[in-house]
Amino acid sequence: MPSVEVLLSRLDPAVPPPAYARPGDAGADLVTTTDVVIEPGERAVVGTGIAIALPEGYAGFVHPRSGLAARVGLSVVNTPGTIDAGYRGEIKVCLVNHDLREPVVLTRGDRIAQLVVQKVEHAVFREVDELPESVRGAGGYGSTGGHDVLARTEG
Ligand SMILES: O=c1ccn([C@H]2C[C@H](O)[C@@H](COP(=O)(O)OP(=O)(O)OP(=O)(O)O)O2)c(=O)[nH]1
Ligand SMILES: [Mg+2]
Repeated sequence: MPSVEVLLSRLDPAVPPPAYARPGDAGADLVTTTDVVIEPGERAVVGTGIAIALPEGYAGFVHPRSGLAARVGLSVVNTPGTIDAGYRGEIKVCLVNHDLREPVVLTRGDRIAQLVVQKVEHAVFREVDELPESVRGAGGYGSTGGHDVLARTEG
């Protein structure tokens, strides 16, 4: 796996730095610094106790953890959250409990999300009178079919 140095400041020294659980993992796990109970359908912004300085040309993306999503309905409201290279504040995570019945109970130190660091580029937007043709054209939102589920659901 290629790597890039990212400067890290631990605002909460008792909290571990982000860590990749397995070699080859794309996301480094982030933890909550606070205990929080998220009721069904509610959201909560939690701190992770860290701030970073990404090199120019990189961004961080805060993704949910699939295990918690599948087991208890925990996700990230603005998934993926975008961490700009120039951001020096604490990385925070806007969590949401998608479960309809049970609260999600989180304890300080729980791994609640994962940070994916990626190269990004700025687009140079050049306005034109007409866009070049393509096979897809303007077709979207189901234009390729494969939505048998619709027939079953909508009858
Ligand atoms: O999940 C997230 C998303 C964002 N941020 C921080 C880092 C990011 O660089 C900054 C701004 O994020 P964004 O651009 O998504 O939010 P905005 O509502 O557009 O705020 P701003 O006006 O500050 O750009 O907030 C987080 O800590 N966690
Ligand atoms: Mg913004």
